[in-house]
Amino acid sequence: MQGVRRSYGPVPAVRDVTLEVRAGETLALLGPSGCGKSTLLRVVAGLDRPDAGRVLLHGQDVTASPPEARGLSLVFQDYALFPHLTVLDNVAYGPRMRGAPRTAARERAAAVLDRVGLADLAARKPHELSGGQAQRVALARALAPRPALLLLDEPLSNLDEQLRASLRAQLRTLFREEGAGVLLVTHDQREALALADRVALMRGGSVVQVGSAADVFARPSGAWAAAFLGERNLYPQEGGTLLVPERAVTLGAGEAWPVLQATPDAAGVHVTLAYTLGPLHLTLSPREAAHLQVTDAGTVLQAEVQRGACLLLPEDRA
Ligand SMILES: Nc1ncnc2c1ncn2[C@@H]1O[C@H](COP(=O)(O)OP(=O)(O)OP(=O)(O)O)[C@@H](O)[C@H]1O
Repeated sequence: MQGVRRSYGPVPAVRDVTLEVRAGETLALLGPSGCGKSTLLRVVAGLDRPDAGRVLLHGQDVTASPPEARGLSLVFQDYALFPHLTVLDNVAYGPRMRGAPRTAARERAAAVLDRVGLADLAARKPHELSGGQAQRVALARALAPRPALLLLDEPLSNLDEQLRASLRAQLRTLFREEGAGVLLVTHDQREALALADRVALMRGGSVVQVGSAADVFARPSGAWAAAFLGERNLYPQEGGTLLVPERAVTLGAGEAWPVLQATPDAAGVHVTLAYTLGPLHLTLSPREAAHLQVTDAGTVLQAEVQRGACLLLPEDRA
């Protein structure tokens, strides 16, 4: 994508975005609702024309090409499968359309179904599948024609949390092994972190930060990015906003801070400490929760913030 712009009437949905998906990598477009992720995906797919800028595939300008001429596969939230075709024929459809003989198309379909763990269900019809199985069939169908690029728009959003978690793990391996370049749209930070090699963080139609998933999460470019990525310990200071990531906090050392609130859940215990800078939020594993001390004055937690592991970020949330 080079300098891509797209407005709907007076609303700029995408402003001057330049991004590259490298061969074999998964790039996540991550951002809040309405930031332009889907619009950008539609422009890459050829379902929408940019007002300015170009889309290049393997270096070739495809900005004016129709979707079917681009050699891409798309999976949307409502991954409509063909209801009258079996799972195998759904997946064989793409290779057939690209001119593969029936037997070769079916062989390829069977191989991809095997990869997503659904070899046993090849003869079923879509209405005989669970949501998670149907989603995997949709992914298999998208991968079967060996697309130059796979475009995914919130592909796991219709699934429950447990299924999402198990599919995320499988997909990363699948994309690796198939060697497909993937452009993934999501507003879910965990999805981006779990699936993507690189993340492009979008805000108001622009890319505000792009980098390896680990880097973007470890070093957000500003207070807005940090807050969007789920950081809660942000304190206004002179010259910017101080981010205290949880990994900067050592338990069982330093002062004992009063615990203002403690809420247990499946992940452990969420506590809020009355820290000098302001409320400090931490999630303690069951083992870490052993550091909580009940005293006459109430519950306290000994914790020390390593200043070197904190970041002073530009305050750009206004
Ligand atoms: N067909 C359209 N007509 C008018 N405005 C549109 C159209 N499609 C999108 N928009 C606007 O463009 C902006 C970007 O929308 P887009 O769907 O790309 O965002 P998104 O980041 O994908 O959001 P979500 O996560 O909610 O799907 C929004 O302000 C949206 O209201």
